[in-house]
Amino acid sequence: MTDRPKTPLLDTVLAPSDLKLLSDSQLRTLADELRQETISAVSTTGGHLGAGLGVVELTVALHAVFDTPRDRLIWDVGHQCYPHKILTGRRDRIRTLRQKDGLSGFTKRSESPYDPFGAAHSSTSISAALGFAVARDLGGAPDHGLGDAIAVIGDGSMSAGMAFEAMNNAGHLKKRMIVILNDNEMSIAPPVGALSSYLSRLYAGDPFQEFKAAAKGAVSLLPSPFQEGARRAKEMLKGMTVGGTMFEELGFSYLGPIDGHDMDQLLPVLRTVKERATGPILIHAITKKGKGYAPAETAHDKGHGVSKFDMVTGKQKKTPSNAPSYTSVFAQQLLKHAEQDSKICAITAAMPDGTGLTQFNERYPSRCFDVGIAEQHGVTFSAALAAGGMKPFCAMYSTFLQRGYDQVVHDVAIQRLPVRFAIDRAGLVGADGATHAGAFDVAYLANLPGFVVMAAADEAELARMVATAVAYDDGPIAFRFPRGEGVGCDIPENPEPLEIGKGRMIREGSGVALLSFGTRLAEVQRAAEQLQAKGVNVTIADARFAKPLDQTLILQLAADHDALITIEEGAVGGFGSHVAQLLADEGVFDEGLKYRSMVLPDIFIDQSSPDDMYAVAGLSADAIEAKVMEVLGVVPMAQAT
Ligand SMILES: Cc1ncc(C[n+]2csc(CCOP(=O)(O)OP(=O)(O)O)c2C)c(N)n1
Ligand SMILES: CC(=O)[C@@H](O)[C@H](O)COP(=O)(O)O
Ligand SMILES: [Mg+2]
Repeated sequence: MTDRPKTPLLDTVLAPSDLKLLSDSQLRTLADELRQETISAVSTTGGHLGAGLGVVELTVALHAVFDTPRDRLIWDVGHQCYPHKILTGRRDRIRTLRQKDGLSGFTKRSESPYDPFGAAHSSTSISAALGFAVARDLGGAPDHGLGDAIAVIGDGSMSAGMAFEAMNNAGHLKKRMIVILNDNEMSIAPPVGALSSYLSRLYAGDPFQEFKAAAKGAVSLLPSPFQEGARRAKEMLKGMTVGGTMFEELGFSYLGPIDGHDMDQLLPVLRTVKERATGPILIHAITKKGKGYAPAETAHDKGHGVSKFDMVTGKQKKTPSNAPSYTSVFAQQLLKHAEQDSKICAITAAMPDGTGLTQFNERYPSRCFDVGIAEQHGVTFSAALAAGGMKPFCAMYSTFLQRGYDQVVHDVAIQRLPVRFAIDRAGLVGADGATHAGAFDVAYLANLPGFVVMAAADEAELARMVATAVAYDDGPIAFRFPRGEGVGCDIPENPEPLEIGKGRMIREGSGVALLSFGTRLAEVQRAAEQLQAKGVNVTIADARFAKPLDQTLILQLAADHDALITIEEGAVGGFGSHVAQLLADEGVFDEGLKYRSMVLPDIFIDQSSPDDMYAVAGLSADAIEAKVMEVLGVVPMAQAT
């Protein structure tokens, strides 16, 4: 049990309106306490630590100056919102973060009126703020009030196309709205790209003391070389226009850069903006990810995502494992192939660690591309790499690939280009909850003509699927695998490519055939053992391919059994739907086959452990066993009595 920090001032804050009663110096103290409370809470839950620590002062200042929830405060991604949750009436539940029935790790409309717009995927906040600003000016729903719209967006998230689409529109509409660019020179990994270099140039030198003096009205106290700069900063605060930055070219007033940890700058700047802003304004705040907690500040990822940890040492409590993660199996296999094949290249959209490509980047920097938070661009870029004769492995989380869907259709599938999609975090992911569930990729890929879609049942199968993707050059191919560890099976030294569209039999039984697609296979096998103990001997097959289907295998299973049940870690419209279509087309249903398709239910499942989420989804071994019994017409004991 971690000792809770002493937080006398924070204890008096029940709602952001209480901040209005505090002096500026008390607000500074409050920020210190809020930081300690955030560290303490995350030490017991794990989660996104560094981003929240970097916006503690900003959070206090925004709630102190603006009138939330009437003023709409929109956190981009939402992974930095824990201090905001603590200040907005959720402190009593903050140690339930990211757990079953607990607080979400992101902003969520259903959780609080202080979360006007939910998030978890990046770069949506400026569009949302603009929407609120326009709704306000058009009269909107009565509960929209007449408040301000404020987006807080990180430098990493600012690199995405969506942010620029929104700024382009906002600069044109000229509505009063506030964007705070929280620039900590970090994404999850160090940010890459020209925008990042541009932002750094905006604060080359040491502008902070000039701004600070201007904010305090103490320009004359500065050494003379700095007085001119400070006068400019003062003008900025007064008139809110200076020329020259890209943001101004897009129609925003630009204020900054300011030190985002210095209340003496934050408070006067925000107060001035609140009083005087007319059109769109961007405040450039420089912050430190992980600020105020040494283990986070010094970590390579600045404490972006952590497990539970010891508050004193910062040492994280990781559960030991005997099996490698699917991500590491993918990464190792790809590296091995890349040694032999110089055409192989790898693409990540700001997730080099998460997708396992860090080592690939170290070994083959000229063939590895971190495109920033730019999934759309990443997909089209991969398409052209393929058209140009390379073998691109576009490694993305299932949930983030959603953002590049038109590019998958228009640039990859229609042109039948051999992009290899390595789809990580397939299925339910646990603590990140519904926003990060990899639920839809099978449905949205397998309906595209010419796509090959595979799901690995274990890590050896994943290794074979990487080999298959390397060898396959006839069009787009995707393989999906989940977050977390494999089953601990042996991985062959030289995994053989699979025959396209060929599944495999796992166990021969009779009566009912279970046809699994992906890593539910382990649960299917568990269910089969439970059934065996009850005298029911089912058949199991691993489909491997949702497209092209192994028609021979499926029709044989249908012919040899009274019932066929498909199981997958995806939403309706995926593997099971394709099997149903085949069976219908072949007239198999007319012959009386009992068919069931076990898919994710038609709900968004909130965060919990993956096992628990799959139980909620009705995809556990017990649920599979129950489905078999239902198909066989065996009434469970409890119901029979
Ligand atoms: C569309 C999308 N792609 C990728 C991610 C994964 N992701 C979450 S936070 C993050 C980094 C964001 O960097 P920044 O906006 O600078 O915030 P910071 O963490 O530095 O505070 C990334 C890449 C995401 N949430 N959404
Ligand atoms: C906020 C966000 O989108 C990422 O930080 C995500 O939480 C990472 O997930 P993994 O832990 O599965 O890499
Ligand atoms: Mg950042």
